[in-house]
Amino acid sequence: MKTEGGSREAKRRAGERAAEEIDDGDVVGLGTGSTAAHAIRAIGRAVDDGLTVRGIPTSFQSRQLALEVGIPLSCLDAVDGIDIAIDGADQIADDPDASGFGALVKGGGGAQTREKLVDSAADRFVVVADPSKLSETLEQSVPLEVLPDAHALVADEIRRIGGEPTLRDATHKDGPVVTDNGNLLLDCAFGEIDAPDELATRLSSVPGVVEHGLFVGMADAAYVGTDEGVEMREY
Ligand SMILES: O=C(CO)[C@H](O)[C@H](O)COP(=O)(O)O
Repeated sequence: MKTEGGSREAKRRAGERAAEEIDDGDVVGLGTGSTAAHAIRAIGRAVDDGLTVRGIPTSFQSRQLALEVGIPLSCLDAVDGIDIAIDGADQIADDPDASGFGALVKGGGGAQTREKLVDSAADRFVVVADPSKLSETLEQSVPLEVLPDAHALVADEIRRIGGEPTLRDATHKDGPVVTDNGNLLLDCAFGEIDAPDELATRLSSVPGVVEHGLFVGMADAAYVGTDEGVEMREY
């Protein structure tokens, strides 16, 4: 289980500001994590006040929260498209002069496969975060969802390309974390990631990798909550 870092107020500001972008009738991708949860709660309050939306959850967790706050839900194969997705990030590349500006590491909650499906299908993908997520260069471990049978082979391949893989352990059971899709997670440290697009392509080509947590060229904007207000980045 991931513990909540960063300021709760900053996360709340970011989530609530992003939820203001939603228009009546929108199909909305509902991200995973503590910051996206603030957006989901804000959408729930707007639904109570009469907003009509359909939510597409990115995880068991976001589905449960959406049900709790009364957001009508749908699924990817029942909608024509997604108008907007609001999702968190573990790290955001924040150097406007670098080619990877706005690239993300995601998957701290182990939900990157469904997050990538939903976020990439959205006409607009908005990231919500607190300032602790901003970094000139991505250097966070990249989570890989891997088929259980393939975890040792994938780990070997990651070492060959210069990474250090760690099988993510569960906190409340013996053994590894099992994802919503029944797979395992390898957290792979690569040090500073100078070319996230190249690493993303390389990771996608490893047999047994279901999805990795590098989201390159996907985000349209980010709302970064601070203790005073909200900063916006456009990509
Ligand atoms: O990618 C994610 C889950 O897979 C989350 O969006 C990411 O871990 C950020 O979470 P939080 O807002 O709790 O810091």
